[in-house]
Amino acid sequence: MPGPMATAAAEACLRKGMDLAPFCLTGPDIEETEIEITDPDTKRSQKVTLVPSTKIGSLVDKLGGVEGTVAIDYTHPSAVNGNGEFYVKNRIPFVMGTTGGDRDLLMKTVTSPSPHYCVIAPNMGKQIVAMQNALEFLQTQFPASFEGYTLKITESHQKKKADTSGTALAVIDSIKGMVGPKCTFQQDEINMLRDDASSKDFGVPTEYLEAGHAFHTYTLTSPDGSVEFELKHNVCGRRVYAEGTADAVKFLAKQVEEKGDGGGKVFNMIDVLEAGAL
Ligand SMILES: NC(=O)C1=CN([C@@H]2O[C@H](COP(=O)(O)OP(=O)(O)OC[C@H]3O[C@@H](n4cnc5c(N)ncnc54)[C@H](OP(=O)(O)O)[C@@H]3O)[C@@H](O)[C@H]2O)C=CC1
Ligand SMILES: O=C(O)C1=N[C@H](C(=O)O)C[C@H](O)C1
Repeated sequence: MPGPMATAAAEACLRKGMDLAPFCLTGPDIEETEIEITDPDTKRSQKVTLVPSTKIGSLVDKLGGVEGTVAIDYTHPSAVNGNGEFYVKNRIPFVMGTTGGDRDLLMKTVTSPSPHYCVIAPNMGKQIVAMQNALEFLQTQFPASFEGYTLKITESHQKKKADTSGTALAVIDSIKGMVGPKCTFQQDEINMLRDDASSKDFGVPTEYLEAGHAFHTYTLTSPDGSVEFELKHNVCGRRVYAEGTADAVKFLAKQVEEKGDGGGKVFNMIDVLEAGAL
């Protein structure tokens, strides 16, 4: 906090009746200060003290233990792996919305030597998660049904975004399964738009150029060019992810409560959707 996504998630938690922990992490260069989070809908508000990420070790003592706490991580790709290790070491269940970092290492951290309670997903928006589930189904049921097709992807985000869209990377994995083993598409072929002029030309409304947007278009074209498929999901603002995040927190807290602190499990948002918790 007070990053835009972390703040939106905190507001959604207040809106859905949860309480915020009195301390949270902030970027390394910020002084320890108190801020107030207010949900614009319910006007429920709570004060939270920001602790710089350089003092992450002090957080558990400040919280007076971590029982009943679920961490929400919307930080920076460079913080993903260190934060993941911190939550595991301190037995804090967490919802990781932050994209980027070393994802294989993150999965190793949360699974070995034993699974840790967490939800990890590059996109928490219910409808996008449902779309991802449908694509998973297609690639499993009809592998290589788009054999020979060429894939093109353009994604546009606010220019402050540090990494390639984590959603696009996840969706590509499913689409590649539909194209089959001959698909040669590489991550560096994603057309990333991170400047206002290009984003505007791509259809992003002016007020969301800096304020936050996520426009994605995936195009599959047949070898002779006679058939074209286009998949598009365009989001303005961050509310859709914040709502899903708060639902994921509730889902995870319930898992911990029902199955006990001694266990652990790594979930994604499709698990949350399938459980009817979104
Ligand atoms: N899963 C999902 O549904 C979604 C995921 N995201 C992802 O969430 C992440 C955050 O998005 P957004 O809020 O837009 O990003 P911003 O970069 O705008 O904000 C990130 C915030 O995290 C702070 N920060 C940086 N490093 C650390 C650290 N080590 N520990 C704690 N806080 C830190 C920053 O502080 P400072 O500015 O001082 O450095 C800033 O306040 C991105 O990876 C984005 O891709 C976004 C939307 C939806
Ligand atoms: O940084 C963002 O804004 C977003 N990040 C996520 C991603 O990288 O996929 C989700 C969405 O695209 C918004």
